[in-house]
Amino acid sequence: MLSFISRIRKTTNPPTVKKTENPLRVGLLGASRIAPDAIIKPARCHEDVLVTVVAARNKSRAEEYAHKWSIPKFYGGESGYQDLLDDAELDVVYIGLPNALHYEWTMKALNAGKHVMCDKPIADNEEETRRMFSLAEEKGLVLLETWQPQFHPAIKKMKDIIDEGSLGEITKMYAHFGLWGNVMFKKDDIRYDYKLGGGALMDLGPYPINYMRFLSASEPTVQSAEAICRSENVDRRMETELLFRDSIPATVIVDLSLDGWGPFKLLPQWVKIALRVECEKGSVEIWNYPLPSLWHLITVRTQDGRRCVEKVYKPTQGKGEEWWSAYRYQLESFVDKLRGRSPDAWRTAEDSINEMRVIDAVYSKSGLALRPTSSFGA
Ligand SMILES: NC(=O)C1=CN([C@@H]2O[C@H](COP(=O)(O)OP(=O)(O)OC[C@H]3O[C@@H](n4cnc5c(N)ncnc54)[C@H](OP(=O)(O)O)[C@@H]3O)[C@@H](O)[C@H]2O)C=CC1
Ligand SMILES: O=C1OC[C@@H](O)[C@H](O)[C@H]1O
Repeated sequence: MLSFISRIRKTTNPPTVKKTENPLRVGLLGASRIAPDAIIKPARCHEDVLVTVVAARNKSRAEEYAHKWSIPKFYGGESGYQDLLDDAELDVVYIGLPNALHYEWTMKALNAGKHVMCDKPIADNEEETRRMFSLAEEKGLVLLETWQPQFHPAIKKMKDIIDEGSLGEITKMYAHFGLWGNVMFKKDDIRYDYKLGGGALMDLGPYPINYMRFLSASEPTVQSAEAICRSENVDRRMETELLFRDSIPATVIVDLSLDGWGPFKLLPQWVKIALRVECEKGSVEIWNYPLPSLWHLITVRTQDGRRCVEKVYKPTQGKGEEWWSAYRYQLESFVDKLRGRSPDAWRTAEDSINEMRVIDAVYSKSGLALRPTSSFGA
């Protein structure tokens, strides 16, 4: 228990390390809720990265955020985001904006000659995603969709267990990601706004869909999709049946606001964060697949009734520490890529494009509109 607490404390509050002579300078677009976990804290404990500037639409909010997170410079007001892109000192821009703004600000950042880390889902739809990667390639810049579980050793462990072969071929997959959105998010949260790229599938869907695509090394077709909407075209819950390799059925349920249960449905359900892969001779299940670096359990069951539980916070090969968050692993790979080293894990353009293709297809199948393509050109 004590080692668990000390690991979590270091994961969520990592040490500040001495920097190299010329570290990569990162700027944040938006004083977002996710940036502290996704980039500010990981940068603290990476010797080759410094977060030097933040931009927010409101200048005093930018100043407050910069002060809170010890960021030396800030831009604010109407031109704040563009001022950040024009900052000649910056090498990298981290984009933690609403999904519908990812396209516009990634395109502008790439046009300004900056490498980009853009949070998941990378865009509103496949078409935007293709354009973003094509510009990155044209400019010779690195664009990464920051979907952090891809970089954590737990997902690699699951893949190794499946690929090793003793469980046989995958026969079925199941994943549920359900949250208490009513207490976690305000009524006007970006997740509930169609024009901002909201919806449960947009927000939570990348987790189960990317795991399944990665673990099965294949792309699915969408068999059925049923949405429960919060407002027009904004899914609060989406349940979809996918088919991988023409033969592996998979159920994905994402829910921003789990129903209660018991008398008058007043009791909260426990959050849903399990993903299961069934194989010919057993199964592998991971509990807490969205945030494996906080705590996870990988349970392997075999036909003969044996059960084995694994936890992997540090890889046996490659870089990492027990206390590294998935975001910290992600930053390590991003820096390796920029510095011309070979990263331990990577998320390719093709990966991001294919993910968005699945999300588009699920929306179409459910009868909801695709998230709108940005009116910003190129
Ligand atoms: N990888 C992960 O683990 C996670 C990823 N995410 C992703 O990160 C992104 C941001 O999520 P989150 O941090 O929760 O979002 P926030 O609610 O914190 O919003 C992010 C920023 O969006 C900016 N913004 C710009 N235009 C608008 C607008 N019209 N309405 C509202 N906000 C606007 C605000 O910037 P300003 O400060 O300039 O006002 C705000 O700081 C999303 O893409 C989400 O999917 C979110 C959570 C976890
Ligand atoms: O990416 C995410 O992961 C955690 C969730 O709480 C959040 O809504 C989502 O944006």
